[in-house]
Order: sequence, then C-alpha cells, then structure tokens
Amino acid sequence: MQFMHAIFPLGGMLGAIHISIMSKSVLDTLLSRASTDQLVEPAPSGIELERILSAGLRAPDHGRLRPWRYTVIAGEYRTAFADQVCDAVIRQAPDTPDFKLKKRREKFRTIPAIIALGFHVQPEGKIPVSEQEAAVAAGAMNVLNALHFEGFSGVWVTGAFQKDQQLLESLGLTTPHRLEGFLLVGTPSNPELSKPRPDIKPYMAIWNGKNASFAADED
Ligand SMILES: Cc1cc2nc3c(=O)[nH]c(=O)nc-3n(C[C@H](O)[C@H](O)[C@H](O)COP(=O)(O)O)c2cc1C
Repeated sequence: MQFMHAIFPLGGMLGAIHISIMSKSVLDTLLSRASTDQLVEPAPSGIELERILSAGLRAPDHGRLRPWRYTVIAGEYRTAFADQVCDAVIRQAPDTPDFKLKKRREKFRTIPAIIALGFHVQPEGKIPVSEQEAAVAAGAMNVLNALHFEGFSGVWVTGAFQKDQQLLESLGLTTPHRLEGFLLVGTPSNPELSKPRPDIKPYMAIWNGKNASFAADED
C-alpha cells in the first residue's frame, strides 16, 4: 500500500490529507497467494533473502520487543539438518512409522530452503505472550507474502518435534526462545496454482449498533 501526503489550503490554513492508494495489481497479487510445498530451485538468497525477511520485521510489534528470529537452512546443510529433524521426531514420538520419517527427511533434504521461525519470548514484561506470538505469526505471514511478491512461494509447517531441546539448540533457539515452525521455501513448480478461496461475505460483518453475527457461523 502506498500513502501520499497532500497539502491543501483549508480556509487560509494548511491542512494535510492522507490519501491511501492501493494499486489494484498489488492487491490482486496479494489475493493470489497460496501455500505450496511443491517447490523447486531457486530459493531466495543473499540480499534478496534479507529483503524478504525484512518484511517479517514490518509486522505489528506491541512494545517493540522484536521477537522474530529467523534461522535459514539451505544448500549443503540441508541433509545434516534433515537428519537432525528426524532425530528430533524420533525423540518426541518414538512410534513414528518409518515411512513418515522417510517422507519428512526427503522433504527437508530437498526443499530449496528452510526458514525456522524463532520466537524470543519475554514472559516477564507487560506485553502478554499471546501478543508477542501474534507478532511472530504476523511476521511469518509478511515473509510468505514477500516470497509470493518476488515469485517464490512457501508453506508453514509444524510438528511435535519443534519442542525438541537438541533441535532448538542447533537452531539457536534455547530458552527464552521457542520454535513456531518452519517455512519451507522455494520457487513454485506450478506458479499458476491458485486455490479457490471462500467468499469474504460470510466472514465479515458491518456493525450497525446491534449485535453482529456471521453467516459463516450459521448451521
Ligand atoms: C501455525 C501453522 C502451522 C501449520 N502447520 C502445518 C503442518 O504442519 N502441515 C501442513 O500441511 N500444513 C500446516 N499449516 C497449513 C499450511 O501452512 C497452509 O496454510 C495450508 O496448507 C493452507 O494453504 P493456504 O495457506 O494456501 O491457504 C500450518 C499453518 C499454520 C498457520
């Protein structure tokens, strides 16, 4: 969204009018975002990756606590990391069937890049942890949108293994950090993929002084 500040004379005084212009094509691009794990090379790297992750830091952040921590796994390190993830899965859920482990290892070994979504938690301050976590989630969404704008894509995945202490240590995310999952990142193998989205109307209400309700909640 772009903002323009226009100065107009108002009854002899100068008044500032804040005009918001949302380019239609930018909104169309935003509305076409979809998650996918069908990803091929390349993943963003270098300055481009830094710019995309910078979008994460534009998320709303109550108290300016800056809770975002991003650990990037790419290139030759993916194989060792995939092994660490599988070791964590086994420690957390020893009954995990072999085929699931194999699938997980293959995904983490071959996806072009992985971004661990770290969360630096500050439980003692006056900002509720839920709001801090919301800032991390909003940051992740900004990163997904930035990826999409730059022609990349990704998907947010989670699992019980994200609480594994050895894995957290490896990612630089021991206490007071948490791991909120991973963004699997790359170039979509089918860039035209656009999932049908529900119509907005059942999910919004224009408040008119009476109790609001949503068609989405009707039986
Ligand atoms: C916090 C969080 C955790 C998620 N964990 C998983 C997951 O472990 N596996 C999965 O297939 N999808 C997971 N998803 C959902 C996908 O990231 C994605 O949103 C979903 O496939 C729907 O695609 P869409 O984003 O295009 O609507 C998670 C989403 C969120 C917000």
